[in-house]
Amino acid sequence: MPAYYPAFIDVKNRCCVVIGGGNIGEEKVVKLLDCDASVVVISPEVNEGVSSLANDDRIVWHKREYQAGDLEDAFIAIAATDDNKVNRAIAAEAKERNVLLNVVDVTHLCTFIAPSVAIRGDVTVAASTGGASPALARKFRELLDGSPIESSHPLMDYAELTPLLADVRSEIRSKGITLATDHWQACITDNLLETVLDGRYGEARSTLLDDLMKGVGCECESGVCKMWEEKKALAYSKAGASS
Ligand SMILES: C[C@@]1(CC(=O)O)c2cc3[nH]c(cc4nc(cc5[nH]c(cc(n2)[C@H]1CCC(=O)O)[C@@](C)(CC(=O)O)[C@@H]5CCC(=O)O)C(CC(=O)O)=C4CCC(=O)O)c(CCC(=O)O)c3CC(=O)O
Ligand SMILES: NC(=O)C1=CN([C@@H]2O[C@H](COP(=O)(O)OP(=O)(O)OC[C@H]3O[C@@H](n4cnc5c(N)ncnc54)[C@H](O)[C@@H]3O)[C@@H](O)[C@H]2O)C=CC1
Repeated sequence: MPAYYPAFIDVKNRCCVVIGGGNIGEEKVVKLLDCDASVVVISPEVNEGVSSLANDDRIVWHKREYQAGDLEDAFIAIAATDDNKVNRAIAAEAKERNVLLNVVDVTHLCTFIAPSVAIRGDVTVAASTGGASPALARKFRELLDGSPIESSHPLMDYAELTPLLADVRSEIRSKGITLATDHWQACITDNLLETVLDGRYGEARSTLLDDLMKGVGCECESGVCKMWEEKKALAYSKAGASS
């Protein structure tokens, strides 16, 4: 199994070619459109969803079979046909042209694989088992996001802190202040989250700024955060007491 390199790809306005326009092809097309990709579908037949996206000019549909050369302008490509011979030909062209390719459910032909994804606001949590168990990748999503048999995990609530943290980060940066990286971690607390979830944004903002400013002009050595070290020592002593 390859050691897959995890990455997020910016597909905005880039040509993404999807070969095969059945239900699985449609799922891939919709996810690409959600990321503002410029999508081309090549498929002799398509399902209703793909057909209506083509009618609305949201995608370009070439109503024919794949042919060599179709990946010429592709930034990335996804093969979702039901024909293995075609998938292999697409993989050969992708290799030749250095185009990143996902062949749905055919791991050895993929140069990138699809993770299972939980999204809340600006936070995306992507889970992959590297192909070992796609069912487990889905389990991670359902444990985070919820499903008919799983309630959603409170970890995803932390995503609600993004607007506040982005806002305060830009203020701190505009003042030319640099904080020890661990100091940020010491300041992103359950209490801060509760305040935000409670709708008290202003209070959360001033608490966060106050806490962050404790990391400026403090007596910590460069790159070290005393607040973090204290919290770490407390966590270790609690763990020690309970074992
Ligand atoms: C390598 C990879 C390549 C790729 O397709 O990108 C791949 C390969 C294969 N999948 C197979 C089967 C299943 N795939 C799923 C589900 C998902 N599969 C996805 C990704 C991936 N699947 C990539 C690796 C992901 C990773 O592990 O990191 C997800 C995460 C994302 C997505 O597809 O968008 C999506 C869940 C999305 C969600 O719900 O959140 C389920 C479960 C279900 O549908 O409930 C089953 C049945 C149970 C099982 O087998 O686990 C088979 C056997 C096919 C056969 O038997 O013929 C192969 C081929 C093989 O193993 O040889
Ligand atoms: N349907 C499902 O739940 C799942 C399907 N898969 C796999 O994903 C693939 C696609 O699945 P579906 O969308 O359900 O299949 P589908 O049969 O509905 O769609 C396949 C599409 O490929 C097109 N196609 C066939 N030959 C082609 C060629 N030479 N060039 C271009 N397009 C061509 C067909 O016209 C059709 O639109 C299959 O290999 C399937 O095994 C994987 C996971 C789940």
